[in-house]
Amino acid sequence: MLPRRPFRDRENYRWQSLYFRYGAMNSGKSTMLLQAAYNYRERGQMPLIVKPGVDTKAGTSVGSRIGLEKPVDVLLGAGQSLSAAIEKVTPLDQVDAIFIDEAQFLEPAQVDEAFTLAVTTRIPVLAYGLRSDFRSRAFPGSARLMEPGALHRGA
Ligand SMILES: Nc1ncnc2c1ncn2[C@@H]1O[C@H](COP(=O)(O)OP(=O)(O)O)[C@@H](O)[C@H]1O
Ligand SMILES: Cc1cn([C@H]2C[C@H](O)[C@@H](COP(=O)(O)O)O2)c(=O)[nH]c1=O
Repeated sequence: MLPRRPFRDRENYRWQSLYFRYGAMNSGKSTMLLQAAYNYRERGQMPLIVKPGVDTKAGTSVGSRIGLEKPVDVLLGAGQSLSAAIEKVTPLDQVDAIFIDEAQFLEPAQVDEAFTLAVTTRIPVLAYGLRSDFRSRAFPGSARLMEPGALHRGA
């Protein structure tokens, strides 16, 4: 039995999942993430923006090359638990969606946790990232994101 989420319209969502939007560098992933997070905020909902700390693009912000930039809420460290890192900044039951940029840098275990988090809390987790590196080899996090469980779509 899934834990009940006693706020807003979450009771109407029967399930949620981990979504992976992938695309090449410069294809607009960060822009799309910032647009989608803005749409949540505009409706009075609370999106949370997460980025693996190992990424260097835009420092502690999510940055789009067209100039949009927003500081992340959670900078996820190596080996860190996603839910523990989120709970440090805000209670999970206040969060309406979790956006993860540069998701290729997630560790496979963090991807698994993101999936479990989406299913058990019914908070949608939307991950944006590259599928493979400059040698056409899948990043370990992206490989895990492409395996059954997450729902994926090219950006
Ligand atoms: N909605 C959009 N429509 C058209 N072009 C876009 C859109 N969003 C982003 N772009 C283009 O995508 C490019 C890179 O955006 P960015 O978000 O930094 O990409 P990524 O995160 O995939 O590297 C920019 O050159 C920008 O012009
Ligand atoms: C191809 C490739 C990229 N990276 C790094 C460079 C940037 O910090 C991110 C990609 O950011 P974007 O938002 O998709 O532009 O990934 C890397 O470390 N290794 C690579 O092979």
